[in-house]
Amino acid sequence: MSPDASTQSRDAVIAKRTVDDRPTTDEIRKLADAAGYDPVAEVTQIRSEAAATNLGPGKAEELAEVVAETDAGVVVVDNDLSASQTRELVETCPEGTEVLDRHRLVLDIFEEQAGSKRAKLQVERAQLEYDLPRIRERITRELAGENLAHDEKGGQRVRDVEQRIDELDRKLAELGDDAETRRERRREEGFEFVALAGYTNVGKSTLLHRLADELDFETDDDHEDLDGTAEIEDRLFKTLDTTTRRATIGDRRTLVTDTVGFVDDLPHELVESFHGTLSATESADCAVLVADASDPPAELRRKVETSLDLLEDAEGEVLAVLNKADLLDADELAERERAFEAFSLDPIAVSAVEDWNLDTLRERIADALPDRRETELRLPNDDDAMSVVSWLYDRADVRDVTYGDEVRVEFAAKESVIEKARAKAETVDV
Ligand SMILES: Nc1nc2c(ncn2[C@@H]2O[C@H](COP(=O)(O)OP(=O)(O)OP(=O)(O)O)[C@@H](O)[C@H]2O)c(=O)[nH]1
Ligand SMILES: [Mg+2]
Repeated sequence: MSPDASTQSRDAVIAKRTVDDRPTTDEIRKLADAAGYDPVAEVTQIRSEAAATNLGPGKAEELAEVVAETDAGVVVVDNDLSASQTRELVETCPEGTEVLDRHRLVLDIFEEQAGSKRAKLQVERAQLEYDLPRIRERITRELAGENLAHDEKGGQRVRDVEQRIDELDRKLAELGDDAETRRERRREEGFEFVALAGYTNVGKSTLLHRLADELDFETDDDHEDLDGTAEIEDRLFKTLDTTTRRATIGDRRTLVTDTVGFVDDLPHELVESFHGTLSATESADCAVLVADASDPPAELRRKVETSLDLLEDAEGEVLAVLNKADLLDADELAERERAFEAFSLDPIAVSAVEDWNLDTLRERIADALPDRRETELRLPNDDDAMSVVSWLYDRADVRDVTYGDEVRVEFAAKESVIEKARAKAETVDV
């Protein structure tokens, strides 16, 4: 369990094994930091996975020595460890050492950061899914020692965890997917959705502030689903709930959603349980893939690749944005832009902090939004017609209204709004 922010961070030794590339530890260090650990040393290795401890046996011994020398109570391994590998490493290290793999670390960060009831339930579910095979492994091991009394207890523990998972599923189902229902309602009101997606810490929340703050044309009380804040910090996984704000992009009424950042090797069930972010991104009319221009090109490519994999099912157009352009000179920026060629993307360089080139971004988003059509509607001039006109004012760009024997409304709107308006006009006619 990670210490909370009020307690001092605990010293941790980082361990990482890669098969061929030189192991880099920048990201796992940041993840450890976000979980409240202070990386004091690291042990890395290039080799294939060793069955017993994931790291090779010699490396595991070396790790144990470093843990003893640094007196660190925690080992953070940037690989996914099986239950038995975790146990073997715990046994290799000095007594009382806690061993966490990347998966566990991410769960700990999510646990600490989860704010909403839904997020909390989802994190608990993901943790139990993580624990289950580990509990099973322990029981199997105890059974091998023919400790049958333990098996009784162990079996009960597995059943308890399974029951709790079922219970959490029920609770989550009861909560319903509010976000999806709300999105439907907003769509009917003529809003279009823009999702800001991308790797963690690239500046999505900062960008949301920029796009919404300046253009937030009204705040009304019946929009309790629209939130005013999205916290910004130089920390991985700062945002763990989606935040939606109103913005006008061009002359389009849009809702911009800030989402949970992506990270490599995010455990599958975690992605499942955080499907709120993915469903917001998938159903958006335009998904803005934000990248951090200050990342070295290779890292940038890796992060974009991870993000694109997760945006695979996006229904809307995917626009690439290179944020933090203020940190680079022109040559460096051009090099980063070229990194996107492999993905057939043409990124828009911006600086959310310095408000640079955001108008270009708005234009590109407006172009990416689904087409709107200009049309007209004729209605008998009575009170019902007035209600249709006011309905249209809320949902469409009303260009002209002329009143005579009949009311003629010229407007531009999405196809779905036009269809609805026609249906309303027909009931008025009858
Ligand atoms: N120099 C510079 N820094 C930026 C820019 N945009 C964001 N940042 C900084 O980058 C850090 C992360 O910004 P956030 O907006 O919290 O990033 P995020 O993508 O929402 O991060 P998560 O919610 O953790 O996934 C903060 O320290 C920001 O101040 C930019 O255009 N230029
Ligand atoms: Mg954020």
